Amino acid sequence: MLEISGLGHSYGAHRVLDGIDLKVGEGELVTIVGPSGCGKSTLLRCIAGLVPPTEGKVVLKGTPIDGVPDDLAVVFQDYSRSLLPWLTVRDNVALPLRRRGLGKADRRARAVEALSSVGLEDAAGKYPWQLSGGMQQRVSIARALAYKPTLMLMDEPFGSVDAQTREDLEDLVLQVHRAEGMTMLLVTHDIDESVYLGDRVVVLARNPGRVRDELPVTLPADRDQIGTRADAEFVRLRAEVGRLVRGVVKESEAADAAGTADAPVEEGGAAEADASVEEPAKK
Ligand SMILES: Nc1ncnc2c1ncn2[C@@H]1O[C@H](COP(=O)(O)OP(=O)(O)OP(=O)(O)O)[C@@H](O)[C@H]1O
Repeated sequence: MLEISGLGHSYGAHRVLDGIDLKVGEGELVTIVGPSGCGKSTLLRCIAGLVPPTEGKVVLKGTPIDGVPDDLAVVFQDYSRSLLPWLTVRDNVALPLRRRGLGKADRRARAVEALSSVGLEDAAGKYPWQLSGGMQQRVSIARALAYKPTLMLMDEPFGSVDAQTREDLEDLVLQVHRAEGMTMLLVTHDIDESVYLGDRVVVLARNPGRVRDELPVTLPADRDQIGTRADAEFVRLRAEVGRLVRGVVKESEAADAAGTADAPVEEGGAAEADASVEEPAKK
């Protein structure tokens, strides 16, 4: 479905991504996690055709991406800038459907259906600024759903909402993913979230950004905020992802490098590790 090969990107002389190879299968929900500044958003923008990669290629359903593909929807962190304040919620959701060549009645019907799937059918006639932040992000998700994209990209979609709303939205994404079987790629800086949502977690390293490791998430598809997070497999995975994100070389790698079976070694020193994980939500 999505195949990224040898992808590299530089902003001028600043090398941000290097040699990224990644495949996403039909119906998969893949999460991408990594320290701040490792190039997660840049990678997503390259996939969305918003930023042309300096090297390598992105192929979606057999077609190389060289501009924004028709069949893609993106949910950004900053919902307040992605919804148009002068349009009602329903019209915000319906607007991109013009690209699908649908008539007005069909666009409205699809918008109402998508709003109802995110629990916002009663807000259809309101304006975005009359809704809470969490509700506005639901509208953004509904807009992506209504579009019925081949691939849904999400860039830190819950980075600007409170903790309770974040959990509700995470569950909404899981529910939609299961119900629609939609292929999704979600970028987050949150280690727990990457495991909770993912069928597979891709961990990026930085300077330059590259794939450090990929971990299959062997948790049952049915997840819930309390039970899943207490599951021993969840605890093991979050610790593993946490070690990778913090730049701690896995014991096996450390042993390989040192020729011994010593304790894990930190890459770049503790200062770098701390800075990368403690940094707040972003941008
Ligand atoms: N348009 C741009 N022009 C120049 N440099 C950029 C641009 N966008 C991002 N960068 C730089 O590229 C690097 C990677 O940024 P990016 O936003 O992709 O990382 P990230 O992993 O998403 O970071 P964070 O988690 O903090 O949002 C950073 O050093 C950033 O300053």
